Amino acid sequence: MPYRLEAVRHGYGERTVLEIDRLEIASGVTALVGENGAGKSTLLRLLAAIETPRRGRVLFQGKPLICVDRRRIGWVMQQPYLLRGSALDNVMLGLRFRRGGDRRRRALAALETVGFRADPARPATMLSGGQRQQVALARCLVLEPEVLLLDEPFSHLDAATQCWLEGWLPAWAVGGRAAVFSDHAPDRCRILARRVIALSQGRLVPAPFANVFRGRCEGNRFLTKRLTLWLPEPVTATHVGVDPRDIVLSLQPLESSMRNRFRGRVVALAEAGGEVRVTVAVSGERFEAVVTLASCREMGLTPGQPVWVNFKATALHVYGGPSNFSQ
Ligand SMILES: Nc1ncnc2c1ncn2[C@@H]1O[C@H](COP(=O)(O)OP(=O)(O)OP(=O)(O)O)[C@@H](O)[C@H]1O
Repeated sequence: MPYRLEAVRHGYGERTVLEIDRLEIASGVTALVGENGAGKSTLLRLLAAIETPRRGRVLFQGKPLICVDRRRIGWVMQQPYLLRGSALDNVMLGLRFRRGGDRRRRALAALETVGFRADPARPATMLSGGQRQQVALARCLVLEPEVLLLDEPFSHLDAATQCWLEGWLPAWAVGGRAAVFSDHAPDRCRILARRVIALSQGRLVPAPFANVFRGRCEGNRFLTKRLTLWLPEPVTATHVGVDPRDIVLSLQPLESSMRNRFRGRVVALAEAGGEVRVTVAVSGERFEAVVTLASCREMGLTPGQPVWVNFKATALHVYGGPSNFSQ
């Protein structure tokens, strides 16, 4: 288990921008999603030990992060800072304290690994945003880290390099290595990552990012702007979520005890690994359900088709009770 966060609070000035009671990040690929300002970069900076939380602890393999050799953790910022000199100089820089006379060869190999196609002698100031990210990634990789922390690594890449990174990242994060990346594309996160961590306003929100609704409670009802969802009992919450696998789709209203039933229309279908993710529009909200390929075919689901979304009140996860969280 590379990371464990306990009762972490972090902020800037008077503001608390991150409030995480407990979070474990395993090896493999983990994705961080959330709106602009949700706290993704802040969390990555804490994991990279660039910043120390104001309260709480960040443990790396069971030890306080502060005691860990930072070279074990590779960190690529959203807008990487490169030093003057060439692309190659920047990658070699990380190796300046390493033994062995093959620094140049290793740096060139790292640039090749990340698909850097420009001249390695090109000055860093003349590189595009995507090339700068490639150089920053190569600068990390050359140090052979155990963990890679990537802040929106796809944002400046062209389609071919995005494709390369999508293939490379899960292949790299094996054998106990961990990669954590932030992104604004939930589909890519779900495809690449073993686990998607969703943040909203600095707090963890339901992990099945697909069906997270914001709203308010009235007794055992949760009111979004457009829908009323039934909860098993009265609670206080600012968000609710339902796992796509807890949703049952049907072509007709079901004779069942499931309290949440909505008529909608299929808007998208995406097949992956023998399953189909079905997106259903309901009164201006969207639900995502996962069905087997066989039942998708059996129901003959196609875009535009009317369909019923059904789930139990107990399938709703509630988040965000009363808090002194500062805005
Ligand atoms: N150095 C800083 N000083 C003051 N406030 C900061 C600083 N860094 C981040 N913040 C604030 O902390 C909050 C979380 O910011 P953060 O950059 O972590 O969000 P994010 O989820 O990465 O956003 P984005 O998707 O836009 O990159 C925001 O409200 C931001 O304004």
